[in-house]
Amino acid sequence: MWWVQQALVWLVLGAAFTAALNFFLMSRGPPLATILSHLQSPPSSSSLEHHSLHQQVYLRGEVYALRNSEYLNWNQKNRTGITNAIHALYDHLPGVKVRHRTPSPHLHSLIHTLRQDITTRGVSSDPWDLAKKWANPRSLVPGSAHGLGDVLGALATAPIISSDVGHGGTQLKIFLLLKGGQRAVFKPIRYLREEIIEGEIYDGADRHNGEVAAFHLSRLLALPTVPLAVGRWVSLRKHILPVASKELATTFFKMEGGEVCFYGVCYYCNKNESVCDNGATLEGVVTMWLPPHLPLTQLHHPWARTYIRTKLAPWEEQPGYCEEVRQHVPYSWDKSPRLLDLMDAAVFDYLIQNGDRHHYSVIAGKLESAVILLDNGKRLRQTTYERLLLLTGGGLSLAMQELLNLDPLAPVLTRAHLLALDRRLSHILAALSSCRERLGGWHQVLF
Ligand SMILES: Nc1ncnc2c1ncn2[C@@H]1O[C@H](COP(=O)(O)OP(=O)(O)OP(=O)(O)O)[C@@H](O)[C@H]1O
Ligand SMILES: [Mn+2]
Repeated sequence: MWWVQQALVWLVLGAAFTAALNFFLMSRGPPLATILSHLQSPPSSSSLEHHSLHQQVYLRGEVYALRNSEYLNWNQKNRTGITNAIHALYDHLPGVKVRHRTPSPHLHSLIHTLRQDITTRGVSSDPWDLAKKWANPRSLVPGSAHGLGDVLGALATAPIISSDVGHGGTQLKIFLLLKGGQRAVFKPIRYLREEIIEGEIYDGADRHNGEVAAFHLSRLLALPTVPLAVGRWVSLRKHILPVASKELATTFFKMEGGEVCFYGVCYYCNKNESVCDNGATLEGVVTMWLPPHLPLTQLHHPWARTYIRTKLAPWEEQPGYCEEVRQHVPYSWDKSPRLLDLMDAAVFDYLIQNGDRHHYSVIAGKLESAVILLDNGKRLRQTTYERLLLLTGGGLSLAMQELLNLDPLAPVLTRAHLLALDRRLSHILAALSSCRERLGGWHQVLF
């Protein structure tokens, strides 16, 4: 079937992306010179002109060819499932960079529309109800989201009625009930914007600003399955503690300097990992909870990493892995969008460098459900590809900056992170370009 064939192509591509994610943090970054000598296509000089911070972000960004050869040394095993795809990507990278040098003439109208949804206020007198009506198993926010400003504004300012420990997941978070009955989750700041976490891709706590950036990126990519997220300062002493459940309240304590701290209840929660305010407020992200008519369930991701350095995942070893996967529901279901949704998610995850999607979330009981992109502190369709093209030539970083400037926590991302988005985009396009060459035309690659 034609769609299966095309979905297959995307799976191969997705495997390459996932593999890339798996690799680049399997070891500490080697010296820049070593990396450059391994790359068939050195990064543009402009991306190396920035100071060392930029270089570090670069090193952790997308240097997966080198990781591939290191992997062979560690494991004495070839990643036969994806090695060719990685090499082909690098062959196509220089051409892609030349082809997509300047931003699209349509970029500004897209930015304008997306910004206007946020800056226009007073559209809805019941923002919670508006957001609830928007949400369905395939989309949480419509492409034209008139009233989004009211919803984000409400998330950022609505009085907190009660607070409780967060359940689910392993990280520190607070459940909030906001005035008007809306549920939300608060994840506090854990790192400064510039801070770089050493180690594996899944090391370190979630980054609150990542959740804000992921929400805006999802709108830019027209992948509207990221829950609404907005930056917010809260007063632990005035707004969280007085309305806290007993379980949460017992994890609060005061420092000698007067700062209020808490450590919550979760797998990684303990007093040594406390978060403290600055004496008055604490920065964080408020993420809107999905409405009750969209209960989530988690599925194992067929292209998950192994999390064991010396153990290869099946997609790394078997070139025919995707054929195997699509024998099974939900990947086999005729006209199921799930494979394509996973491809879109792979592009999204590669852009935000989330290498930790070992499971993915969907709406329970809905085979047609989109992949709900939760937990973003760390597809491909013709339409997604076109959207990527619209964001080339520096357009992605520009658009993200324009949108993130509207958040209370602006600047949400550093310049280095913004530039990294542009670089990763060209790598995605190079991977697509190599698929087109291998398969003999775009009609074999895009769905
Ligand atoms: N906005 C949301 N709406 C509904 N359910 C949610 C939402 N955010 C999270 N959840 C549920 O809570 C679970 C944990 O959330 P999340 O993944 O953000 O936590 P985490 O502690 O960062 O997890 P991890 O340990 O994987 O990093 C999710 O798997 C999902 O079931
Ligand atoms: Mn997480």
